[in-house]
Amino acid sequence: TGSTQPQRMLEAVQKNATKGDPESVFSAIDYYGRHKEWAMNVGDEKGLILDSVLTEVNPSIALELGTYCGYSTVRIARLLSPGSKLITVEFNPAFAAVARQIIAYAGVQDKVTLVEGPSGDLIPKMKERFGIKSFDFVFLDHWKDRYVPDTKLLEDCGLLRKGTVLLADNVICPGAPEYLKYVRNSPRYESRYFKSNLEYSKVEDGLEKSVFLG
Ligand SMILES: O=C(CSCCNC(=O)c1cc(-c2ccc(F)cc2)cc(O)c1O)c1ccc(O)c(O)c1
Ligand SMILES: [Mg+2]
Repeated sequence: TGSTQPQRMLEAVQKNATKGDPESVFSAIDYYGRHKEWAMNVGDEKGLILDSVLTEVNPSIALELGTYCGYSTVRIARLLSPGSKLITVEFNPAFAAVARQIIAYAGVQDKVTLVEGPSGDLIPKMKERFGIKSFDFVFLDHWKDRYVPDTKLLEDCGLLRKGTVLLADNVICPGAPEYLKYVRNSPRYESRYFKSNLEYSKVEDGLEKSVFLG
């Protein structure tokens, strides 16, 4: 009955997933996105790449730009070590409202801080608001034309340190050509492309992993 896609997704989670079981929550969303209604979650295929990069980094403090319904928020939070935190930024209040409920249903709310607002305004406030020195890991999955300005903002605000890993979704589809140029041509990043497919689709997409060199 939910009138918006996020609400219908939440219903699918409440109907098909087990409360407190993060894996069942993102699996229910994947089933919905693949068999009911395409949805812009990072998805199961690119999700495995996200899992492996995240496990390798094992961040104490992670940032996600673009929460949407919280699919990748739950995927990331479930892999965080005790005491580690994920801050996720969402511009759209309707998306944020559903994401909060999906994050709580998965039982990962103690690891996650969801902040509503434009990333460009929130990034400069991260240090003072959350007492952050720098991020260990950043997942970019918001407006594709915000990837470059927000990466530059993270640099300028001193929120990246030697070894911080940036992982960007959709660098092929819808595409973030300026971002690829930026991280691949900059001497301050070591970049690598992980070829995959657009969520629930045969169209090529991929993730770009870029290590900040300081
Ligand atoms: O959508 C937004 C911006 S945030 C989501 C960014 N993510 C994407 O746009 C995104 C898009 C695609 C994709 C879409 C169509 C295709 F044909 C192919 C691919 C895939 C992804 O994995 C993505 O992450 C927003 C809408 C309304 C608001 O009112 C607001 O505030 C925000
Ligand atoms: Mg995406």
